[in-house]
Amino acid sequence: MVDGEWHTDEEMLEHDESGEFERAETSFRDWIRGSRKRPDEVVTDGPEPASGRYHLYVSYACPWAHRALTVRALLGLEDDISVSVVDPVRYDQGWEFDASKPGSTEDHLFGSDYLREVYREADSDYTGRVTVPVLWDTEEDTIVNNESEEIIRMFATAFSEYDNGVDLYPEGDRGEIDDVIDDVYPRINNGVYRAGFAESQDAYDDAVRDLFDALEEYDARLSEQRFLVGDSLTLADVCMFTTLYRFDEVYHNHFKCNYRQITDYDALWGYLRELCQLPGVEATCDMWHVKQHYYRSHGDINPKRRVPIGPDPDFFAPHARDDLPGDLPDVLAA
Ligand SMILES: N[C@@H](CCC(=O)N[C@@H](CS)C(=O)NCC(=O)O)C(=O)O
Repeated sequence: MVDGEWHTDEEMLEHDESGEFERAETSFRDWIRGSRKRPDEVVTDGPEPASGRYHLYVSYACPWAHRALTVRALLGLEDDISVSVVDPVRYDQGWEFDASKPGSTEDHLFGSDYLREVYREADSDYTGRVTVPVLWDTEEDTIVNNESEEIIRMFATAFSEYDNGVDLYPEGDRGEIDDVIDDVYPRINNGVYRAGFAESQDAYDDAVRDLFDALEEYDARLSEQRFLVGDSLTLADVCMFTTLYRFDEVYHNHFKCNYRQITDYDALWGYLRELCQLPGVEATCDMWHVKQHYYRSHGDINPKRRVPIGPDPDFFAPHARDDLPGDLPDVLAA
C-alpha cells in the first residue's frame, strides 16, 4: 500500500543483488504499558493492558501470526483478546475476509472486505506491506503493533492481571531466550523463506545449508532437554514451534527444504508433537489454512496451485518428552 492506496504487488518479495530474500520491516511498533522489552526494560507509557480492549488479526496459515495465537492460548487469554481470521489464500488484493471459508471469520471490528481497510483505519496515508498479525487497540482506534516478536512479548509480560500465571519469559533465562530467538529467526524461521524465495542458486544453497545445520544443532540440544532454554517452556519454544509445524507439509516441498523432514529428527519431532498437544494449542493449528495459503497464494512457485495430499504427519501421536529434564507449569501439564 502506498499513501493509503492499494498497489497490487507482483509478488511480496524483495531481494538483494545476490538474489537473497529480504523481509520488509513492519511499521506499527507501539508497546502496551507494563510490557518487558529487551534488554529487560519495562515499558512505562503506552496503552494500558486490559481485558477486551485488544483485537488480534491473524491468518491461521502464517507462522508469525501463529506465534501470537500460541502465546494467547498458552496464557489462557482467549477471552481477553478477541480474534479475526482472514481467508487463507492471499490473492492480488492482499489478505481478505471471507467468513464462508472454514475457520475464517468476518472482520469483527469493522466488517471490512480486506485487511488493508483496517490499516487505512489506523493511518489513512499508510505506506507499507499489509501483513498479519496485527494487534488493534479498540480504545485508541489504531494498530498498536504488527510485529509478531513484539506482540508475543507484550502478551507474555503485560497481561499478568488476566493470564493463567504461566511465565514464558522467566527472569534469569531472558538473555538466553532472546539469544535463541535471534539465532532461530534467520536460520530457521526466515531460513525456510530464504530458501523458498531465493532468486539465485547460491542464495538457495546458503539458506538450506544454514537451515539444516541449525535443525541438526537444535535436534541435538532437544535430545538432552525438554525445552530450548532452561527447564521450562518459553517464548523461544513458541518461535521455533510455528515453523516446525509447517515444515513437512509445506516448506519441505513448496520451499524445497527437502534434505530432511522434521519427522526424520527424533528430538525435534517429539518436541513438535508435545507442543501441538499442549492445552489450547490444537485450536491454533489449522493445516488446511496453512496448505491452502502457501500452495495457492504463490503462483510463481506453484503455478498450477495444486495443494498436495501429504505427507500428513500425526501430530497427536504420543511423544514421551516428559522423561527429559524440564517441566510444564501445572496448568499446562493436565
Ligand atoms: N515481521 C512480521 C512478518 C509478518 C508477515 O510477513 N506476514 C505475512 C504472512 S506469513 C504477510 O502478511 N505477508 C503479506 C505481505 O507481505 O504483503 C512479523 O513477524 O509479524
